[in-house]
Amino acid sequence: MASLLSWIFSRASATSLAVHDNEPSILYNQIIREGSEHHFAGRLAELLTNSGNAWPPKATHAETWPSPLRKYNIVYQRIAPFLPVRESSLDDAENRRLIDKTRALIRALLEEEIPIPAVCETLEECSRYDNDTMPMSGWLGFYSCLASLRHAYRWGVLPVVREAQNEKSLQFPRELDIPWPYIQRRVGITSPGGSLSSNSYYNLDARREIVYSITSGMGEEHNRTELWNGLLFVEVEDKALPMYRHISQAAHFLEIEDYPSTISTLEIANEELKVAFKHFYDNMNDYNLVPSLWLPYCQGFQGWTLEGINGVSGGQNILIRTLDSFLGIRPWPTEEEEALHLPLAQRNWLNCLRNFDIRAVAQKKGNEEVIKQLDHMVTQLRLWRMGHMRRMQRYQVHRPERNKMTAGKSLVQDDSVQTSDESVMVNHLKQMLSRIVHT
Ligand code: HEM
Repeated sequence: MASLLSWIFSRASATSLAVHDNEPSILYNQIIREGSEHHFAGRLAELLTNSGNAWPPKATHAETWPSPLRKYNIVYQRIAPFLPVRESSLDDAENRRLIDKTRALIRALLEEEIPIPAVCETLEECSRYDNDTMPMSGWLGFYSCLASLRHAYRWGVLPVVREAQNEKSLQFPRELDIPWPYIQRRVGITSPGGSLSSNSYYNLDARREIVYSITSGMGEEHNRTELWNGLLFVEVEDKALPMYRHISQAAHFLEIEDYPSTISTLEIANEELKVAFKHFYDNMNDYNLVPSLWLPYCQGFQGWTLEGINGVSGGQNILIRTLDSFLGIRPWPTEEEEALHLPLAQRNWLNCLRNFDIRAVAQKKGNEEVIKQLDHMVTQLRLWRMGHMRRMQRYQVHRPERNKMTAGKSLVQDDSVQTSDESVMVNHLKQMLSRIVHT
């Protein structure tokens, strides 16, 4: 296994950043066409239609929003250069001044730019069920913009500092509060903060460049690390889509007891999964993601830690949740937990896989070859989790200006507790790994 992992990690390659045009792909059209054939295909097709008619999701930004909403984009682009600093201060009073200054700037720009009555009127109109003033892709981009503004207000300065981490609650400007419930309803999430979807999937334009950057003016290495922090999640979804189609077909074939088709489809899905994982291994490297910069300049901003609510975690990505759901790797998050960060269409897809529980069905039907194919997929997932855990340890650098925090678990600990960021995260990931080892 050690040699397999070292082979995996030695393979660093540059990925071409192609322009992703607006033409739906052949695969997209196939999935939409097949949507009426069975319920698994139906949920997959809905995932795509609710993700900007694409997968990975395709958000569109200011140019597709009604004009009052475009002002939010202007505000973000104006505040972005004020967020990151090269050197963090270790002085709490100095950091408080900095946070308050950024928040005052954001409030002033919002007051200057945002026409509240027009925004309310527009959001009401766009929310009517028969209204197509703003396409779904526009809603996704707007969600990304508002989430970025809310996270910017929440932290005030990057790298994030303990002075902001210590806040337990925070009042947001009304310009940032008013649109939020409209977004929550339209997208189907409940968190007051962002998610992997808003901050990564929906934060790239058609050229796959970051729209709401948090490393403005910091230089090439910071920018590249920020880009890959989102791009890697998106590109593995590019590779995973063919597999989603095949696992949905395999579930259907097993349901109707067509064993030869179940087996051959799972074989293909296993090959496709290899391709997606290889892309992850090839690109999670120190060039794309500089270890000393990831935690201070990318991860911190993704946290939330207000009123006990978690921020963004890699765990909110769809590939791994799809595999956990398809393969019955428990415990699954509660509906309430998952609704915080996962848009409704993503949850519906996962839940239809969970409800079927293919490994339990295969066991009951006793088809050895189906079980073997599914076990092979479990092994691939287990190896990936080990590889990811090993790789991510390089990113757990110590930062004196902040408390220990995993963005996803919002685990901000008291300084008197003698655990490092690293051990907190590694313990958490070991728990995740033990789930899968013991299934
Ligand atoms: C971009 C580079 C990445 C870095 C530096 C990174 C780092 C981390 C860290 C530190 C954690 C633990 C903290 C937490 O839960 O918030 C984590 C969790 C996780 N990450 Fe990543 N990650 C990266 C990319 C990815 C990608 C592309 C995927 C999916 C294909 C992924 C999937 C996960 C999952 C599923 C978890 C939750 C633990 C688990 O289920 O095993 N990560 N990641």
